Amino acid sequence: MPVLVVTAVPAERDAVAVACAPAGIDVLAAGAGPAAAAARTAVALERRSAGGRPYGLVVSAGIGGGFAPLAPVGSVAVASEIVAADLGAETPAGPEPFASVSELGFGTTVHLPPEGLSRAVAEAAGAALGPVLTVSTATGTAERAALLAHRHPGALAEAMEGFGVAEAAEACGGVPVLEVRAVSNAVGPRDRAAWRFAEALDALTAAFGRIVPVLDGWRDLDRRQD
Ligand SMILES: O=C(O)c1cccc(C(=O)CC[C@H]2O[C@@H](n3cnc4c(=O)[nH]cnc43)[C@H](O)[C@@H]2O)c1
Repeated sequence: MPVLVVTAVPAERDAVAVACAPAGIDVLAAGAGPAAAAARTAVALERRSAGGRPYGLVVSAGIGGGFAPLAPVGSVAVASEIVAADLGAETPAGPEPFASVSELGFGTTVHLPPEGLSRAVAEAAGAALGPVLTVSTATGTAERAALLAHRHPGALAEAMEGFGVAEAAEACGGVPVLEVRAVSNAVGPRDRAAWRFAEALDALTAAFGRIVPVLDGWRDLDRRQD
C-alpha cells in the first residue's frame, strides 16, 4: 500500500525523507497553508490513482506550535483529531462566540485519523496523542492561544496544513489520514527568533525513524480493524 507524506516546506520534506525514502514512502512539499496543502495533495492522490496503484494512506507532517504545557518545544504530537480551528464566523461581539462551519450547517471542521493507527504511531514515536489544530493565521498573541485552548480542550498543537491534507484525502475517495507535528515554538506571542527549527526538524526525523516501521506493518493489516 503506497503511502504519501505531505509537508509544507522543503526543509520539513527533507527531514522526513531521511526515514521515508529508504522505505519507499513518497514525501511531497506542498506549500504552506490549508489551501496549498489541499490542492497539491489532491493532485498527487489523483495522479497516483490514475496510474493504477493509489495511495492507501496520507500523512500531514512538519513542525508546529505547541500548546503549553501539553506539547513543549522539541516534543512530537500525533493527531487524534485534525481540526479546522478558524473555519467559521465571528459575531459583532468579537471572536467569541465563534460559529464553526459545521455549526453553521455547511461543512465539517474535524477529520478523524484511524484510531488504532494513530495510537500505534504516537506510542512508537514517544509522542502525545490529541487534537491538532489547523489555522490559516498562525497565532501571535497570548489571548488567541488561550481562546483556542478554551475552544479545543486538550489541543496539543497548531499548524497550517493538516485539515487541507485531510480534506483532499476525503475528496479523493476517503484515503485514511494522519498528522504528525514536531514542536518548534510555543503557541502564543509571536517571537520568530525563538523558534527552534533545527531541534524540531531533528525531532521530526527521529519520530519518522520510529513511525515508518509502524506504517510498514499497517500496510499488511486489515484496515477495517480501525
Ligand atoms: O526557516 C526555516 O529554517 C524553516 C524550517 C522548517 C520549517 C519552516 C517553516 O516556516 C514551516 C512553516 C510551517 O510550520 C508550521 N508552524 C510552525 N509553528 C507554527 C505555529 O505556531 N502556528 C502555526 N503554524 C506553525 C505551519 O504548518 C507552517 O506552514 C521554516
